[in-house]
Amino acid sequence: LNHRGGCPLVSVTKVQDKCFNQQASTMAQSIKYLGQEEAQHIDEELFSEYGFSVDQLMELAGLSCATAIARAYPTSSLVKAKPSLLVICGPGNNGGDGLVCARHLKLFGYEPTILYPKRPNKPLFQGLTTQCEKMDITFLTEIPEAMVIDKAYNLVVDAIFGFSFKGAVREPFGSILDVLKKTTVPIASIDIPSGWDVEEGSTDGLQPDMLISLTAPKKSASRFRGRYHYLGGRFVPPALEKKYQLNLPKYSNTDCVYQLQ
Ligand SMILES: NC(=O)C1=CN([C@@H]2O[C@H](COP(=O)(O)OP(=O)(O)OC[C@H]3O[C@@H](n4cnc5c(N)ncnc54)[C@H](OP(=O)(O)O)[C@@H]3O)[C@@H](O)[C@H]2O)[C@@H](O)CC1
Ligand SMILES: [K+]
Repeated sequence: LNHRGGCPLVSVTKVQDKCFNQQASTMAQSIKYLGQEEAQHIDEELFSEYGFSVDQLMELAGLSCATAIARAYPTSSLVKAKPSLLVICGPGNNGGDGLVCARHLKLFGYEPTILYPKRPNKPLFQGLTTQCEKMDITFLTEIPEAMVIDKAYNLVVDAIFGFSFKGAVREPFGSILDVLKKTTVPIASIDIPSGWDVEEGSTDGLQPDMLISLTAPKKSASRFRGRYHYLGGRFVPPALEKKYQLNLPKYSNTDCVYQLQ
């Protein structure tokens, strides 16, 4: 062992390599997992201090979700004849990310269908809905039965609730989540598996196959047991990253997503 009791002295280069790899893996592990309030503060600061608008960040967030989904589930790997996906959008910004994600997935060659049961009366969401309609994306009026979902779609994109979710799930989302719990088709959750406590997770909730954390993972992400965990939302200014000690991984080249798992 060297004088610090660290790496065994095999050769100088090997030791340096090993020490570097250990450091690199420690750094990769130390990405910060955010609490609910901290995630909300960062969000507010991006708008108030850094001058971003919601639609700007939502576009980047939704694009990164579509990119991550296309990487994990390329159209060539899908089991159904059509590259069909069901995107379920909630009443807040997580739902907005879902609408943007659906539009990009359509451009990437998928056939998304959207369920958007509670639509805010705001120009941003009305615009995103129109954009999807104009791209011939079908909107459902109610959640199909679990068996129908399993038969018709390759994947469900869960854009129901994000980091502002609190308390017991209210309708119509309780019934929607009950149906999703009965499906066997993979679920890709945007930012948080919907219905999970943002920090504590859930023992009897959704068990998504994929999680796309935006900006930085939230504390509940440590309970994620699915196959794919991606980070998206590559828009954090370095000063903000430093202030909150996010310790984000280095995105490669022009990538808008980073595979954490
Ligand atoms: N900076 C970033 O990282 C960026 C983040 N972005 C995205 O924004 C997301 C956060 O968005 P958000 O703040 O609008 O909240 P979100 O989680 O979508 O839900 C709020 C809605 O849910 C509802 N609701 C709550 N609890 C409920 C319950 N128990 N049962 C039923 N309903 C309930 C609540 O209803 P209300 O209480 O108003 O009745 C409200 O309408 C974040 O996760 C990420 O995806 C990007 O777009 C841009 C950059
Ligand atoms: K979600």
